[in-house]
Amino acid sequence: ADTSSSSTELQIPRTASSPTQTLPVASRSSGPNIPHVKRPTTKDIYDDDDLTSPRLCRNDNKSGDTLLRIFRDQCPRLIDSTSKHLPPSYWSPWTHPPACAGINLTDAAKTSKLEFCIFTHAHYRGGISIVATPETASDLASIIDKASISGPSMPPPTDRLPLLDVQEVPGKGLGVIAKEAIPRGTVLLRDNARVLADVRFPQHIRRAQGQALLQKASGRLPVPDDVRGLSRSVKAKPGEARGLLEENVLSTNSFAATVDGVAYMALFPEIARINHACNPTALTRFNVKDLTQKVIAFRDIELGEEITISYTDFGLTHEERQEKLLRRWGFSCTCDLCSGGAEATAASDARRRRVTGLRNEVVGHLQKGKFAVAISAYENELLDLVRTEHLAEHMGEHYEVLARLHLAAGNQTTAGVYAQRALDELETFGTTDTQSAAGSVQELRAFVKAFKAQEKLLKSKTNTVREKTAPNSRKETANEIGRH
Ligand SMILES: C[S@@+](CC[C@H](N)C(=O)[O-])C[C@H]1O[C@@H](n2cnc3c(N)ncnc32)[C@H](O)[C@@H]1O
Repeated sequence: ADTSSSSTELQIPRTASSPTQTLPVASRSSGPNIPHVKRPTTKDIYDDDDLTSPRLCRNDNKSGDTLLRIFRDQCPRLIDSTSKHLPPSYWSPWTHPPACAGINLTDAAKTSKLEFCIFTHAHYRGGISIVATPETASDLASIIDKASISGPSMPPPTDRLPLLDVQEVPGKGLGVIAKEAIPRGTVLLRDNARVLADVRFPQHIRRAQGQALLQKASGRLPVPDDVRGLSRSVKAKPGEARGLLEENVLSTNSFAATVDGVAYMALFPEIARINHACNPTALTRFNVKDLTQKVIAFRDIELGEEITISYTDFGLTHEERQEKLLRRWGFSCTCDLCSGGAEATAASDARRRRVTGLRNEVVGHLQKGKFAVAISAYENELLDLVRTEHLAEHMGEHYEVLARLHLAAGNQTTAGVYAQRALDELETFGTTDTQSAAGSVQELRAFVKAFKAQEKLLKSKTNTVREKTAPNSRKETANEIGRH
């Protein structure tokens, strides 16, 4: 620990909670999964300085209010089953009339209709079909409008994978392989959501209706095979329900994505070729501003190595992972970690259990105010285990916690170094929309800026002191030289 004094100037301001409560939980992967719902802030949708952008347009055009209608250019209309006979300009920006299925909801006071419709934008970055309620589709239309104006269009598929090849991988079907050595932090691939389906729709409409909607969703895309081609059965079998193929594709290939607090299953056709590994080489990041997802290498990848991501939460034991992968995605994992033999699996599980124990120990030390002991356990054991077992997508959250701990212990210089490292990681890899410690980039930036300013001040003070003492020392030197 360093010995510089603590000052109130350099506080990381997010401490309604004490450092004990800011210990990180294992990062969640955004692999194919049913999402965890978290309501994002406005910032998740638009930049801070951009709050004038159209959003929260829900229900406005139902009211017939003149004032609200003036804003319709900015606020997309609420489009539902009643809109399909209206002229196409009414559905804009969607390129097809809505196709809907719904149920009546009755409570003591009234009966209302809950509808899910297909909204397709055939020209948006390779095309996108959305299964959503009219209200949430209105928010998505705003995002698409805005991204269409500002964002680049998608490059043709052949240019999208300059670093990667899709090949057969023994025991896993197709997989994605590195065509050259790729350094950590490289964006390997950016893909556009072709289907975005509200996770609530299967519970609220009949299965056959849902399948019909999904079939329409892929059929309306410029290249329906972007979705259908992901099916391992290739064609629907005779007698199979219409849309069963799309339903299967979605359930085994989609990713969790949250937009404006609504959880969706998102299908990215190219990213869907990436297999799972319990010790993966890459991670995914969904961008709520344009509905794209990128894949980032989180360690150096060798030529010929497979690009893998984790479909499960980090930190699970071998048995827990196998059980989850089989139940949720229907396969037994054959990744290197799972096929490394009983001894290697047991050693890995023991390290994972030790991490849970160590976390509790660290919290216990902090509760007793023993910062130095907590920091030592964290730095000397926990960090190594997290790295060895890949228990976090990247180390940003851990460095951030260490910055806070060192700050609380009065080690400002070390806190500054960890804050800078956390910032580097977070800026390279970002955070998932479900991460509890997310949203700290700005806070870290402010802290690092203040820390650097203080370091600079200290340096200039030290230089001034040196300069003041310099003439004497020069004299001494001159005298010394003169004596010889
Ligand atoms: C999202 S797809 C990945 C691409 C797929 N391999 C393909 O050919 O299109 C998920 C499917 O790939 C296979 N898979 C992915 N990771 C695997 C692994 N670690 N072990 C075995 N099979 C795996 C399983 O069949 C799984 O249902």
